This record gives sequence, structure tokens and C-alpha cells, in this order.
Amino acid sequence: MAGFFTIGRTIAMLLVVVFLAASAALTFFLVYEQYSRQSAQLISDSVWISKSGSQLPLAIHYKDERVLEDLLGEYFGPDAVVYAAAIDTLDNPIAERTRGLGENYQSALFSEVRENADPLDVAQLSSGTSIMGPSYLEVSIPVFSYINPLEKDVARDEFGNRVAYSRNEGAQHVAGYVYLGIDLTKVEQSVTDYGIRIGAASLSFCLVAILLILMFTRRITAPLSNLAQLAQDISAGKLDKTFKARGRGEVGQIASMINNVIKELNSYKARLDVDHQLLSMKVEERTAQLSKRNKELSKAVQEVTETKDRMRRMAYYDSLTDLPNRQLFTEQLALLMRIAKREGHNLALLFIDLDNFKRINDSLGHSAGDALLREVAQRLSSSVRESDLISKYLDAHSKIDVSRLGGDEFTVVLHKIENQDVASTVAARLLEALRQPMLIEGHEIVVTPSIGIALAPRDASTVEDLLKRADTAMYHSKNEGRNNYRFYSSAMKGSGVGRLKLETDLRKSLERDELLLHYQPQVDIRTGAIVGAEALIRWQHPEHGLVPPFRFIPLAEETGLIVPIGDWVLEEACRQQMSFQQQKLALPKLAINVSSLQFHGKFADKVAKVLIESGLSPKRLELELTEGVIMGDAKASIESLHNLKKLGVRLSVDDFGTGYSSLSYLSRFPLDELKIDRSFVIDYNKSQNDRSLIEAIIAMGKSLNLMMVAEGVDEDDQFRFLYGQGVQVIQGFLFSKPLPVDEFVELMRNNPFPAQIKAILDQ
Ligand SMILES: Nc1nc2c(ncn2[C@@H]2O[C@H](COP(=O)(O)O[C@H]3[C@@H](O)[C@H](n4cnc5c(=O)[nH]c(N)nc54)O[C@@H]3COP(=O)(O)O)[C@@H](O)[C@H]2O)c(=O)[nH]1
Repeated sequence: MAGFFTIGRTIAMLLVVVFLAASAALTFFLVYEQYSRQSAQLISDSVWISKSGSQLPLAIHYKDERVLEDLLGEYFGPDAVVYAAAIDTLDNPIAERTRGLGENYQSALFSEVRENADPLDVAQLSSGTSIMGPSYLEVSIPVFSYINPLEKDVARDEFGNRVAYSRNEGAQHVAGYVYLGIDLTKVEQSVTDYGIRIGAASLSFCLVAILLILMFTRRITAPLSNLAQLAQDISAGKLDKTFKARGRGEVGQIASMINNVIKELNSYKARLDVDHQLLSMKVEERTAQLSKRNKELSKAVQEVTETKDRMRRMAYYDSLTDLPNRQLFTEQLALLMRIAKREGHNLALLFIDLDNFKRINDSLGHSAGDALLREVAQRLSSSVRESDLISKYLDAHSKIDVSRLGGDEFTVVLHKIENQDVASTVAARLLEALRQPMLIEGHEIVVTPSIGIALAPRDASTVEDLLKRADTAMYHSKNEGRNNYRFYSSAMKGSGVGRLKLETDLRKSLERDELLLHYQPQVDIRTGAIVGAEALIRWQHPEHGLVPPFRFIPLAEETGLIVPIGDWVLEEACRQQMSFQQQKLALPKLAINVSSLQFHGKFADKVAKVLIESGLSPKRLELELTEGVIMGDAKASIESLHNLKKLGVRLSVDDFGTGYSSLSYLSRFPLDELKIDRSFVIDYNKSQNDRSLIEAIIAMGKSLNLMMVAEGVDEDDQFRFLYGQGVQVIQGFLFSKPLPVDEFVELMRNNPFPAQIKAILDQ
């Protein structure tokens, strides 16, 4: 932006100032000139008057006052002369005249005016001040005389003749002086008018000149303004204007050059626009490609991350419960044990196994079993407070506060505990949490856990050993009545069996002939006669001693080993029953447990084969199938059960009441017996509800004309209750635990139960 001070305006202002200053100076000069000229003219006129006549020297010579007054009047021609006096050579005034004297006029001393002047010269003295200078001018003009004023005796006529003759030329003597007072303000007044005229003329000239100059400069600078505007437009990117300038001078040349430049710029801009558009299109294309690549990359990264996460989850997490699996548990426990050892604090491992989970799984089906495990996992997790220390050492994905090792086995790790009371508190909390009924697929289920606790480094220094110790403690807890927890102690040493080792050993148990059967009598509730027995498997482990079935049957079922083991039980039971028979020990029936894996195969063929091979009468063999097994696929079970029934064997429903039997199905199964589950016997007197429940179960069995057997009876009042309800057969610790064959033979030979029953009833 050129702003106000364009070249044109600057030149114009400069010229205006110069012109105005020049005109003012000129006017002042002329006025001053005029003033000086008028003043000089006034003096020279007065001198001429003084010289022009002979009357004046004569009148002075003769001091003729009257004549002199007249003669002095000649000096008053110009307005400026306000005082006139005739003075002799001794400065004595002879005559004087005044005109309009100002108040401030004060005539100077005549001698003062002539003080330094030659007597023959005109002398002058300024006094007062005005705009132009002094306001008054005192002038002393010598009046020459041909006659020496000292000549006193010259006659008037002679004097006149001499003056006339000489015409005052060549006069050698000063007769006196004319003294004039000139008011310079009057001179100024006349000069001022002159000055105004001159000023007006000069100003007019100036204005005309300025106007012309402005027009001229405008004409010269207009192309420059246009150029500036054009340059501004070009810098703003506006290239649609050209430079219009007339003539062929420098401006014309510049115009043509600039127009060429604009033309070039326009074509450059057009090329640039095209390039820009092409570039934009390229950029857009590249951006789209990049964003596509980016999305693909993000997707790939996400997929890789998801796959990694999935693989990690698959490798380290249990898909059913989302809890850490055995792999993660083992790895992280090793780390935590190292930390515990290094920092000198204790760590507790709680090994949790659900009691009777298999039964629930069998009776309600796998989806219910899965739902139950999920619920258990959830309850365990919410009952275990996250250890701050674990959080410090392990990331969120590596915590093993609660893990699932497989099946119904869970673990809880308590890091940095002060003493074992902490583990007791947590174990009690876990028992309480799990004890609450669970609603699984519409069924209210109560599960009880058995918990084994081992401490590191007190009980073990390796993960494997710690797990074994906790497992052993859990086994003891289960053995001692379930729904409880036990700490590992060195006294338990040797009784624990690690799962992997257990599986390996179990596979070899058949070949090594380590399996055996114990027999638990079934007693007639009224007579005390042994009306049957249940053959219960045991495993005589070379290192761990006698292992109870709940420790290996679930594993056998998981691994499928239950089929050959079940076949062995069938064969051994039939062989033993034949042996009893041969020993003349009348055992009306011997019951064996049949697992679902056996039952759903070609089990009837197997039984038929064994019966034939052993020579045992089918009616002496009873097959116990859990309610869950037969109701799991009730339609298929009807056929299988009929196939078995055709053989002549007895069929019994084990754990009756824990499953969800349909009465219509039950009536279609060829059953002989219902075994009321032990839990109903235990709970019969807990509440009126429990009592009504067992009464209903018994009533149902009776209505189906089935033999009612109560198992798990180990107290007198339970016996009396069942007696009162019309249950026919009792099996339980009240009479006998499962016994090795020798002891059982002995029991059969010396049956103590009639007396025992009598004693109970007599109480
Ligand atoms: N498939 C097969 N399963 C088998 C076989 N042998 C046993 N089993 C299963 O193992 C479960 C546990 O058996 P066990 O430890 O032998 O326990 C039995 C009894 O000792 C116990 N019982 C009997 N009376 C009482 C009592 O008064 N109190 C008390 N605490 N326990 C008692 O009950 C078990 C017998 O139960 P059941 O079979 O339901 O009649 C066992 O449940 C079998 O499922 C096998 O050869 N094959």
C-alpha cells in the first residue's frame, strides 16, 4: 500500500510548499524593496527640495522665521513627513512645523542625528520600532550656501543675486540644516497596500502554477500509481488486469514489459493451476491409497494382535471359565515361588476339588456342568481379593489368583501371607461362597468343595511338589467328610498322587493287577440279613497305598480308562460272586457301578459274555446306573436297559433323587431297585422340607413297585426314620464300611446285623 504519501502527492506537496515559500519570500522582498525605495525617495525628494531654491539658505541666513515656516511647508508633500524644522549650523532651531504627530513621537536632539556624520552629508537616525523596522526616521539635510554664513554684512539683495547667479551650484558653505521627522508607519501603510497586491498576484500565480504542476505531476505519476496498484494486484494473485499507459516513453516501455510479465505470469499460473490440479488429484489418490493401506495395515495388526491374544488365551486360559489354565498357573506359580523365597515370605496354594461334580454333570448334562463350573469360577474369583503384590510382579494377563487346572479342579494362590490363618480365612470364605445354592438351567444345585492347602516354602520348593502337597491335603479333606479344607502336613506324605503320575500309573494298574474290590453289605432293614453287597473298586498303589475311587474314577472317566477298568470290575465281581457261591455263602446279589461310557457302548453284549464265561446266574448280578446316566438320554436308555434286562440281571438306579427323573420314563424302565442318595439320608431331619423330600422319593419308589435301598446310612436315627418309611434295604457305615473280601466273607459268616437292628429299634 502506497498510503497517503504517494509519489504524486509528495511531489505536489513539495511543490506547493516551495511555491508558497518562494511567493512569500518574493512578496516580502518586493515589499521591503518598495519600502526602502520609498524611504530613500522621501529623503532624496527632501534633499532636492533643500537644494532647489535660493530662498531656504537665505531665510536660514537671515533667520527669517516666517519665510522658513512657509518653506518648510514644501516638505510636507508626502504624508509621511510629520515634522520639519530649519536649524542653524549651531543646531539652534529657527523655525519648525508639524503635522499629525503621534503621541509617542519625540524629536531627537539635532546634534544627536548629526553626531557622527560629515557636516556636508545628509544624516539620518531611526527611532521607535514598527513591523518593518524603526517607526520614525530623523533626517538632517544640509542646506548649502554660496555665502559664508559668517559673513554678516552681506546685503539681502547681493545675497539673492549671488544665489540666483550661482543657482546654488558650487555652493561651498552650509547655511544650516533642514531637520525632518518622517513617520515610517505611513510609509509602511502605503507599502502594505502594495504588498497586498503583490501577495495576491503572487498567490494567484502560485495557485495557477500549483494547479498546473499538480496536473502535470498527476499526469506523470498516474502511471506509477497504476503500476503500484497493479503490483499490489499481482502480489495478491490477480493477474486479470494489464498496464494501460500511453506514449512510447519510459512508462510506455515499462507498461509493455509489465504486460509481458503479466502475460507470462498468467500462462505460468495456468500451467501451475493445471499442475496443481494434477498434483491434488495425485495427492488425493495417494491419500486414498495410503488410508486404504493404513486400514489394511491396522486390520492386519489388529488381526495379528487378536490372533496373538487368541493364541495366548488358548495357550494360557481355560476357554470355559476364562481363568488361567494349568500352563499359565504352572509358569506363574514358579515365578511367585521364586519371589517368595527371595523375599522370605510365605505363599499358600489352595487346591479345590468339587465334591460329586461328576454326578451333577452326568445327571444334568454337560451344558449344565459347564454352567456350574463357570459359576464356581465366578464365585471363587469374587471371593479372592487380588493381591497387591501379585499385581506388582505380574501383569493383568498373568495373574493366577484363581486358576482352573482341568475338570472340577481349581486353585487359588495367596501370595505373601503372614501365617496360615490367612489361608484358613480364605478357605472358609471359599467354602461359604460355594455353599450357597446355584441356579443352573432352572435347577437349584448345591456343590461342596474339598480344599487342600500347601504352603511354600514350608511344604515344598518346586511347583510340582507344592501342587502334589496341596492335592494330597485336598484328598485328605475329601476323605474326611468333604466340604472342608485341610493343610498339608508331613504326616500325609506319600498319600498324595499327582494327576499326571496318577494317569500314567492308572494305565498300568490293570496290567500290574493293582485293582481290587471291596464289598459293602446291603442289609434287610427288618431281619438284618445280608441281602446283597456293592462291589466298590480300590486301587492298591505301590507307592501311595490304597487309593479310593473318587481319586481315580473321575480321571478314568476323563481318559476313557473307565471302560477297561469297568470291564475288569464286571469280570472280578462275577468271579467273586461265583466264588461266594462255591463257598456256600449265599449272597443273593452283588451290585457293581456302571459308568456312562460303559453303558452307552455295547454293554449288554459284554455283560452276557462275562456271565457266560463266569457261569454266574444273571439274577445274582445287579447293575447300578446313576439317575444321571439313564436320564441323560432316556429314550436310548430304555432300549439299553431292556437289552440288559433280557439277560436277567437286576437293574438299580444309583444316587436316586439327585437327578431329574421323569415318572413316566421311570415307569418304562425295566428297573428293580432305587437307591436313595446319601445326601437325602443325611439331610432328612434338617428341615421339614428335606423330610418331605425323602418321603416323596420313597413314596415314588414304592408306587413303582421298586425295591427301596437307602445308602449312606451311618446313624441310628436315620435307620429308624427309614425303617418307619418302609425302606427295605440299608447300606451304610452304620452296619459296615466297604470291606476287603476276606473281611466281608467273615461278616457273612457271622452276621451281626440282626442283633444290631434289634438294639437300635429297642432304644
Ligand atoms: N464306575 C465305577 N464307579 C465306582 C466303582 N467303585 C466305586 N465307584 C464310585 O466311586 C464312588 C466312591 O466310592 P467309595 O469311596 O467306595 O464310597 C462308597 C462308600 O464307601 C460310601 N458309603 C457307603 N455308606 C456310607 C456311609 O454311611 N457314610 C459315608 N460317608 N460313605 C458311605 O458310598 C460309596 C458308595 O456309593 P454308591 O456307589 O453311590 O452306592 C462311588 O459313589 C461310585 O460311584 C466302580 O467299580 N466303578
